[in-house]
Amino acid sequence: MTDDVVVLRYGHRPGRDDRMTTHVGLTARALGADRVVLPDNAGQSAETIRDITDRFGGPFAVELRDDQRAYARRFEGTVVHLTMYGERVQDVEAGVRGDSVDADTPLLVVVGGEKVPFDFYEEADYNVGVTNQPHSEVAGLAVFLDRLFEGAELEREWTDADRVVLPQETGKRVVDPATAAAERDGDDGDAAADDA
Ligand SMILES: C[S@@+](CC[C@H](N)C(=O)[O-])C[C@H]1O[C@@H](n2cnc3c(N)ncnc32)[C@H](O)[C@@H]1O
Repeated sequence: MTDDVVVLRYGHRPGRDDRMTTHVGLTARALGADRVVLPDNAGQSAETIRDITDRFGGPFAVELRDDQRAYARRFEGTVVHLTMYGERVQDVEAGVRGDSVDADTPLLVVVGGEKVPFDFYEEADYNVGVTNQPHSEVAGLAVFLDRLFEGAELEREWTDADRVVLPQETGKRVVDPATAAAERDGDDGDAAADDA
């Protein structure tokens, strides 16, 4: 996996978009991106995403900027703009992967909130639709990243976490990283014993 997948959130209406903007960042983090760039009026969302990263691990960076259009224009790498009007993700995913992750070239993924100016459509290397139906930036981003990484992001290890969720058939278990590691080693030990 490249260490340079950046998600750019275009537009943010404080109050109305707080939850969506936060979820764009959390989804970017959980599904393999390295950084999210938010509009500079989205400080509340940035704080929440940083707090989750501090507790559940990284690395993941959050940046606030007031120059979204210039940032996309000057980005040195491949630029994907997610839009319901774009080419079908299933038709272009291999091309995007070849031009980014597989080529060690940074990738910028732009998602909108409010109306995205036409510049983004023109300047993107790929305008990509996750279905050509209207839905949400969070859903579009999740499917796109999973297609980009071909599911490899689901196996990611997190560093510097305060807490680790242990998957359960039923119920919730959240432990500190040392306990999680000991349990994993214990499981490996049990598996090795079973194999012997
Ligand atoms: C409320 S939607 C606006 C829908 C907009 N008319 C469009 O261009 O997709 C906000 C954002 O969600 C994302 N989005 C919505 N539907 C999408 C789809 N089918 N494929 C990819 N992205 C989508 C786009 O990034 C869009 O800017």
